[in-house]
Amino acid sequence: MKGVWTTDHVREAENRLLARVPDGSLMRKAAFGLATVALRMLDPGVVGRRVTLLVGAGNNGGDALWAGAFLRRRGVAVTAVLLAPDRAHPEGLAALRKAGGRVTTEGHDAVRRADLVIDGIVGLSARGPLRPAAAELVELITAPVLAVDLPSGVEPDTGVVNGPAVTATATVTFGCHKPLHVLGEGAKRSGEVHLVDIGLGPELGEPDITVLEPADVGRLWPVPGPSDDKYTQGVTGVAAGSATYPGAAVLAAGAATLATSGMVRYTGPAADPIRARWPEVVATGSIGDTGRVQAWVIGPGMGTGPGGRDVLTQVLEAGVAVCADADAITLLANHKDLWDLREPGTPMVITPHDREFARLAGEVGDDRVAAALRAARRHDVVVLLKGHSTVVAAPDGRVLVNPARSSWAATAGSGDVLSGLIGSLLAAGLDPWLAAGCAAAAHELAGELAADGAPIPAGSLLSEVPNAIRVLRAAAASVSP
Ligand SMILES: NC(=O)C1=CN([C@@H]2O[C@H](COP(=O)(O)OP(=O)(O)OC[C@H]3O[C@@H](n4cnc5c(N)ncnc54)[C@H](OP(=O)(O)O)[C@@H]3O)[C@@H](O)[C@H]2O)[C@@H](O)CC1
Ligand SMILES: [K+]
Repeated sequence: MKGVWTTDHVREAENRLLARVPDGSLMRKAAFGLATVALRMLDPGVVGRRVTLLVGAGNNGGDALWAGAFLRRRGVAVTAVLLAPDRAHPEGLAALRKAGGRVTTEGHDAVRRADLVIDGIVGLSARGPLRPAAAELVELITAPVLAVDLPSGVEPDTGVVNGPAVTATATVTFGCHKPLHVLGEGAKRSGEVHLVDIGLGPELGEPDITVLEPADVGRLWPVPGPSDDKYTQGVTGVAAGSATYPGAAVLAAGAATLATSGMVRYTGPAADPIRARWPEVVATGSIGDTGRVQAWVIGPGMGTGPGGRDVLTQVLEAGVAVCADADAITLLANHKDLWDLREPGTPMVITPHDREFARLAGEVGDDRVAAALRAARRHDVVVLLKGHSTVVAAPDGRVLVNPARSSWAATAGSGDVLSGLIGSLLAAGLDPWLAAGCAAAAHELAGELAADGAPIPAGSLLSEVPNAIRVLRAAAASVSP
């Protein structure tokens, strides 16, 4: 698992570390790591290549200046463009000058002619988008960009971009990952993120955000053992679909069928198409006839009328784990009394997109992590907030982010597949926060595998679920044979 820490916590940890290490040593360590990645990006042949440093008013610029000094010693032609000449980091500036670097306040030519631009405009103290002078220079960049700690102009704790900002080819960050590296636009703008160890580890407490690695998901994914049968992996119930939207039920039930070797039961008006596509699903017309299940998936294509409300009532009263999606979320938003039907402590995951979230817990806003946590605490449920980066928040404060590598999964019916995956992991007994996180990871990977460079329907994503699980399990096997 990869940890991510907010800027407040990074700063606290840095202050503790700074108190017991020699002055300037952290910055030099950081800058050396930065220079190492820059050299790799310049390869082959670094002597005489042109690196332009964009240097802001603080320590982020200091990192860039020190890295420039290291690069200069390797024969790189380094020019520092000072955006705040009176406040440029004095020791870094002296080191660069001593190593023979050029320093200027007029950066247009240096930016245009660069083989690599290092963005040291602003780091952890960043607030808001790039200011005009920096934005004008960044507009001119055609070379690859290496960002120091973060691409300037991106909000460090939310990944939001509200104006001009750097788009990096790669980012070198120090001590730990920060929220923007895994969230939304920030994750896209960071490029490949390299982590440089500056000794911060022992000072960092519990991470604010967790990112599951493929190997974690593969290790957690339930597979049958020698003593398992169709019941021991859990029975998933699917209450979904309608005469208008039978496909949603077929997709959700299909996902539950493919995700684990547990049994799947279905109730609702789409029994015929489900039987035709998934003969292994036991399909019945009503909840009362369904038999015992360990977890319900409810909502996809179900409708928000009285019929849907009745089914949701019965599901919530059943006292088992629930994954509520789509119309079930709208019903919960429209009929607050439904929440009271839940037995306290029963695992529950809700999977809203932004509009569904707004009905339930107000506008999402810029801080998606804070929004998901707010809803999780308010309703005592695990909230999986859909988006380019999926955020999963638990009422106890745990937050997990699944940073998307692509957008292939953004297609009609894709959410139905996700809810089926979550339901089957809940039925298998996984912690609901992990169930949602593992499902999000497998879902995204299945989309990527299915797309292979071209748009896909949700049915193709669904067909790749077994391959995605294989890839994830192989990742787990490769780290712990
Ligand atoms: N601490 C450590 O141990 C280590 C720290 N390290 C490094 O330090 C970095 C943090 O440095 P930092 O705190 O000095 O501030 P930094 O991010 O450079 O900002 C400077 C000033 O910029 C301004 N500004 C704000 N927003 C802006 C915008 N949108 N566009 C333009 N300017 C903007 C604002 O000043 P203002 O102009 O508002 O007065 C702000 O005060 C961290 O990211 C890492 O790289 C590493 O060396 C490892 C060891
Ligand atoms: K930066």
